[in-house]
Amino acid sequence: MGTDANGLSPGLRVLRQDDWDTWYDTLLRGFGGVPEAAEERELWRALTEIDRSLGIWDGDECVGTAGAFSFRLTVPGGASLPVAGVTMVSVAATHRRRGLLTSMMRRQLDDVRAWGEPLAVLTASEPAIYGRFGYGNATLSLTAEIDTTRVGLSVPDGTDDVRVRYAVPADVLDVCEALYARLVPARPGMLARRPGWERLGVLDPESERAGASPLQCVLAEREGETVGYARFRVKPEWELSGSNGTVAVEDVVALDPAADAALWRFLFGIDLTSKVTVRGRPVDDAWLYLVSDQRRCHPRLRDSLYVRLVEVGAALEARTYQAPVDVVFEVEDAFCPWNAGRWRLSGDTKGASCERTADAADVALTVRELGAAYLGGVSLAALAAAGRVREIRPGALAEASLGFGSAVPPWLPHGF
Ligand SMILES: CC(=O)SCCNC(=O)CCNC(=O)[C@H](O)C(C)(C)COP(=O)(O)OP(=O)(O)OC[C@H]1O[C@@H](n2cnc3c(N)ncnc32)[C@H](O)[C@@H]1OP(=O)(O)O
Repeated sequence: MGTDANGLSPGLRVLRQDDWDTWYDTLLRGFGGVPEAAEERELWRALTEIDRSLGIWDGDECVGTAGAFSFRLTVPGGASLPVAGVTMVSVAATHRRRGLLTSMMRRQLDDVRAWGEPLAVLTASEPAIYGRFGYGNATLSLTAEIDTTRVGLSVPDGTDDVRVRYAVPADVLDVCEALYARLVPARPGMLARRPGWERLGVLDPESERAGASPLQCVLAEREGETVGYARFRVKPEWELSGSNGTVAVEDVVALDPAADAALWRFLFGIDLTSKVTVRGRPVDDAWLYLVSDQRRCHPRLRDSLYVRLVEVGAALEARTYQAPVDVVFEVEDAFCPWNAGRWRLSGDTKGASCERTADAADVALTVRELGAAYLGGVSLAALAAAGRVREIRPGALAEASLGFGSAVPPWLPHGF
């Protein structure tokens, strides 16, 4: 079983409701085959958008899976764009490397285009997979292991006005979700969560705990108003010399610097712990600028959200540019050839137009570099320094690079 002359697999079709269990078992097996708790499985069943999901069938057997959530993504300038959140991709190990993934990507990007969504986005199990389909890594996330016996925090004025109190995570879900929603427009890369998605944050499966406590939650309050929350686990550890526990931070959401500092001060100060671990945080997380010693926080970066411009013109028009840009891009796009060719982008902080042009090109690149630079977190100049973007008109690269930047680094707060 392989693919036809159009690159499509004969067994490829949109999912039907009855397919879900078989399809999902194929997906789980693709990721190692460890079963999920019933509650987790039921949540994913509820979140799956059946008519936007694909399966490949070899006879009765499901051998390929892929989905595309209908998300809204914040882009530079604050607009919220409809995007396809590509997910649940797998091919059975018995059928690997025969073009089945390529076939699903072909069908999916054609569908996303037909749905009128200018971008597809994903997080990759392995970074090497998706560049060939035009996805570029657009955001980085920060991971750190903070030695809280050595690293102190200096907090801003007003921190003492914030009260931190424990709450049961599931009981305060609505309050927390409303706080999260207030942050979404302020940072490129953030996803507006559809109803149901908030439950993922408190699912708390045993498999995620790695010997730590169930999920704990605190609210930050000021004058009776909730201004932030943190979710975390504590892993106690006892050694001959004493306690050496870890606070594993899952989420910190705060509306202002004092609320944020109050939450981090709480997390750094939990008794019987000597380490705070954070993962998937924004690269400009405020605690980085409050700590006495960044080095002992062992910060590390990781690729996070991959962006694919499905419609170059519509995508580039949908964001704004932090400095005036008037540049002709020569775009290469082998997988979605409707994007290939020259596009004139003219824009500034108020808006942009992006149209096909016969004018000479100023900057040449592939759609993958455009995807990487799209949210303002990866500079076109840096990609040019790596030989991945080519300046044709002197000065055009600096102009485009400055315009594409974002004052706030993009961040994807959670996987999907
Ligand atoms: C958004 C998400 O859901 S990410 C999750 C992705 N899924 C997984 O990682 C689960 C485990 N892996 C799998 O299920 C499969 O190996 C997949 C889906 C990654 C690949 O499926 P396949 O059907 O084997 O891919 P396909 O045959 O279409 O390969 C296309 C090309 O990608 C390459 N490729 C495929 N998988 C990988 C990989 N993991 N790393 C590097 N290259 C890869 C192939 O070598 C091939 O290259 P070529 O065109 O130069 O020959």
